[in-house]
Amino acid sequence: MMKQVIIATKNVGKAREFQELLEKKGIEVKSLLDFPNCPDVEETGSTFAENAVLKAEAMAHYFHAIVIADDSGLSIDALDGRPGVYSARYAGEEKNDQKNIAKVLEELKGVPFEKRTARFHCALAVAAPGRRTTVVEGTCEGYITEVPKGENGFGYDPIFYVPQKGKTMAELSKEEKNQISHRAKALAKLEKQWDEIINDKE
Ligand SMILES: O=c1[nH]c(=O)c2ncn([C@@H]3O[C@H](COP(=O)(O)OP(=O)(O)OP(=O)(O)O)[C@@H](O)[C@H]3O)c2[nH]1
Ligand SMILES: [Mg+2]
Repeated sequence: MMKQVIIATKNVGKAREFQELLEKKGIEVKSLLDFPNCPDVEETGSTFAENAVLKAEAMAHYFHAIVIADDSGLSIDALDGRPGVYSARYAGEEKNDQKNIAKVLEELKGVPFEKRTARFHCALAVAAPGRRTTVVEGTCEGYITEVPKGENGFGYDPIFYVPQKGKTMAELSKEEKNQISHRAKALAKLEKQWDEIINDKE
């Protein structure tokens, strides 16, 4: 039987990346998109780690299973770290990627390239009933471009320039993004817990 993991996310882009990252290990990824009736968890924390823990623990309780939650976002230095934990709903509750990008670009108008430094953060929390929750984090450094470029990825990827690749995140193939992304780096830190995570079922 194929090993399975539940990722506590309703974000299609994230769910897809976890699928790509974990299928190499022969693990089947389920996300909350596979469980349309599951409750929504309010992200009331002030850090990525706090929100990841909130989501992971709520869903571990709901499913009685080991669950991984991802809380992530973009921090822009010239905007004092915004959008930060509000990345998904920066331009409003409807979580519209285009509107979020437009808002960021508007706020950065006139800021020269060298001052447009930013980083993606990803906090992953692993929770299960009776288990002490663990958190790992990963980051990816870059610059915010003046215009969107590229069709791949999701969220702010079209305006996030990755200097080491000479391209925006949305111009990278999924394999390239998965080599350098905040999410991939955080996931790599779960390596030691991996056997426990996939074996703790039924
Ligand atoms: O260009 C991007 N490339 C990425 O790799 C990435 N990772 C996160 N983000 C942004 O940060 C929000 C997360 O907020 P978030 O962690 O609360 O997730 P979410 O609300 O979308 O879904 P859920 O997991 O909470 O169900 C997302 O919506 C995106 O705007 C990214 N943008
Ligand atoms: Mg969210």
